[in-house]
Amino acid sequence: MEPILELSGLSKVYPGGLKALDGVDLTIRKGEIFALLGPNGAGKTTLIGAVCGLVRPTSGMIRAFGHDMARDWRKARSRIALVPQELSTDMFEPVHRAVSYSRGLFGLAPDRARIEEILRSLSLWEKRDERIMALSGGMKRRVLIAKALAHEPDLLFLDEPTAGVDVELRKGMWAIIDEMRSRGVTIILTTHYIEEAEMMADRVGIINRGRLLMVDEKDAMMARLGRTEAHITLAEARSSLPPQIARFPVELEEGGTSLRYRGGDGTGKGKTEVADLTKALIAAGIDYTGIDTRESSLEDIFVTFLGEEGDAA
Ligand SMILES: Nc1ncnc2c1ncn2[C@@H]1O[C@H](COP(=O)(O)OP(=O)(O)OP(=O)(O)O)[C@@H](O)[C@H]1O
Repeated sequence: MEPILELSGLSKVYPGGLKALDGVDLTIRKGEIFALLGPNGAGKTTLIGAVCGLVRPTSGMIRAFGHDMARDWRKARSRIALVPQELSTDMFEPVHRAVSYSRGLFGLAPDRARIEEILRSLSLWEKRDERIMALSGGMKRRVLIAKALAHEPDLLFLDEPTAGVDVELRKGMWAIIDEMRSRGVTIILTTHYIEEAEMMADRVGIINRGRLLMVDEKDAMMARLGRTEAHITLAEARSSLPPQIARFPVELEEGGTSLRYRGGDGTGKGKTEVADLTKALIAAGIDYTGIDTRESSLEDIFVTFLGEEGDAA
């Protein structure tokens, strides 16, 4: 698929010496939703800032829509939009004026019909004459998206699009992101809510300490790194396990009152093994009173992955 954005060897050292980006290579494909996951201070905002012209890279190259951003910044920048985490200006402006203004900022002719369409799609039409400061937090966030969409971007960055919004609004936001994708907008989002990446993303990148540690299709990542976890409550506490049980990937927990299984590979193999384990428990005369099984989430993968990275450092 056609690349929309290519980063190669992108590095940023802030004055004072902090290396916020360390040789990032990344290619974004047209039409995908790419989720950038990383802990606080990982370099996500710096990466977005570099592409949007807010942060000057120390070294490396950024190509957007085939333009080298260092030389041809304007041509590419007009096709890129950023939805930041918070509104910084416009608080006293009515909604429709702030959104129309954003369009003009990128040199596009006024287009009332397009602005109306954007406001309606974000359920902001009824609020168009209200001052932004009078809106709820969730509505303010929609205004930020409307402002970004007003200049009809092909590449949209969403920096923590649902931070601090309630579950219902978060789902509403996901629907909006999905609708933008169906219009052909390529989306790069950063998020702390891994569930969000799990729900929305086609591909996921994990960044930590300025280094892009892994980039993969979300489904492939889950299949490759996923695990099955089972919690088996034993009828009686035990201090050890017989060999026919210990051969499974299990540990005694909670003072020997429960057994924790961690195994499988994200393809469902673990479930079969848990079934074998329960048979082996019965055969060994070890009674249990409950079993709770779950497939690991992207969050588990993320935490495990960063943990291993921390150990390696
Ligand atoms: N202007 C700056 N000057 C110096 N250091 C900075 C500057 N901006 C960011 N940093 C540092 O660079 C590192 C990466 O920050 P960045 O904001 O890119 O991370 P992030 O992944 O977006 O974090 P968060 O999830 O907390 O927003 C951090 O250690 C941060 O303190």
